[in-house]
Amino acid sequence: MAAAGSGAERSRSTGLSSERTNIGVLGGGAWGTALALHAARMGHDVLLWALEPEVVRQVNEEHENNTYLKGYPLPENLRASGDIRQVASFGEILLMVIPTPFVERTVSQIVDAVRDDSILVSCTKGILNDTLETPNEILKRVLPPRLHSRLAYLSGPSFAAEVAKAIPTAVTIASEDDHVATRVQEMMSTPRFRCYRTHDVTGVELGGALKNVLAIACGISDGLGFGSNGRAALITRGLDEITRLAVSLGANPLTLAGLSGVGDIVLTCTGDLSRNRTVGLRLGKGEKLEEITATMGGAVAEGVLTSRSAHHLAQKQGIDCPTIEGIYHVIHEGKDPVQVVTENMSRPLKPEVNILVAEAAQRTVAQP
Ligand SMILES: NC(=O)C1=CN([C@@H]2O[C@H](COP(=O)(O)OP(=O)(O)OC[C@H]3O[C@@H](n4cnc5c(N)ncnc54)[C@H](O)[C@@H]3O)[C@@H](O)[C@H]2O)C=CC1
Ligand SMILES: O=C(CO)COP(=O)(O)O
Repeated sequence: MAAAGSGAERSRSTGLSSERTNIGVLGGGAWGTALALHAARMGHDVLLWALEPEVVRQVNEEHENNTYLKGYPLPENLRASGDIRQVASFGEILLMVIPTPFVERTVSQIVDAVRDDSILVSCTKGILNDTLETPNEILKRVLPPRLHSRLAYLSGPSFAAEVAKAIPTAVTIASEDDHVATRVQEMMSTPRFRCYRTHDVTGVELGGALKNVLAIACGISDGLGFGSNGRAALITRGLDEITRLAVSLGANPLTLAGLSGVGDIVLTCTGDLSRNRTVGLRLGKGEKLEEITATMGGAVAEGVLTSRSAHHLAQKQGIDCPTIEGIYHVIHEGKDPVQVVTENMSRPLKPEVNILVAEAAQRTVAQP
């Protein structure tokens, strides 16, 4: 194992730590591989678990994940294993980068392999269909209470390919325990990957999950040729929907103004690397969802399933979410997207109230 040092090893000039540790990564998809590559470039020893034996072979023999993140050479200190329990017990930090539908099944296999002193960082962005749980809620149900204070969440605007290219990226680390968030922040931050921290797990998770639905909406709008006006309207009103829904579930509204809200919404609603936006673009151009998902090479667009969860959550919470509802009807009930746009634009007229602006104004007035 790499030597565990102390905060004293932090550079005086940058505030960044030079300490190195062992990091396990569960999930050999694009994001798991990019995060593993980032950690390995920092000098951490990294062990990656991939479901597919072929991905394990590619990483160990070809030093590249040709299946999910082609074109990025992987260093020698990033190795892969098919033994999930070996990876779960490998290091001080365990990054969990598993699509939402597989989180429970995957984590159930490692419950008694995780070290008591491990920090488990979920990097998943979604909401489960059956139970409407976020990854945090799934993990707390599956993992023993001794590990609950060791949980953290990484989210924010971060395309895997751009992290693999070491393009400047900023993300949020959320944990109920500030020491845990700080430790992850120190072990993952570089001049090219800046981690901020927060206690608001709910806001960070819901921002990351719900922006995927909005990215599909923006893709559909662009695919229909509705241009910049349509996209800007969706981003602004969609952010308000997402914020109101997240706040009804306990989020701090200001979290949604941060990296894991506005930041990730801007990225995935406008960036062509987004799988969710791409699904929307293709739907808007008239392709069928089945055709689209069949040609994605196993990559997951979480917004497809999350649109169903978000629709049910909005109904359960009694929150009016016309964009989310519209995407649910297009994807799961085959409704014509043009009809959805027309209906949403024809709703009763009302004043523009934006929950983030209202919240900020209230806080300003409350200041002495
Ligand atoms: N790709 C990206 O740029 C980013 C992705 N994310 C999130 O990270 C999570 C993982 O996404 P990616 O790494 O991009 O995956 P991916 O879409 O590149 O690949 C699919 C992943 O699902 C796994 N998988 C398929 N069936 C499985 C099963 N039965 N059990 C366990 N795993 C199974 C595959 O092994 C593979 O790791 C998602 O929640 C995604 O929203 C978050 C930030 C950036
Ligand atoms: O969450 C992401 C970037 O922050 C990746 O988005 P997509 O899953 O839409 O590619």
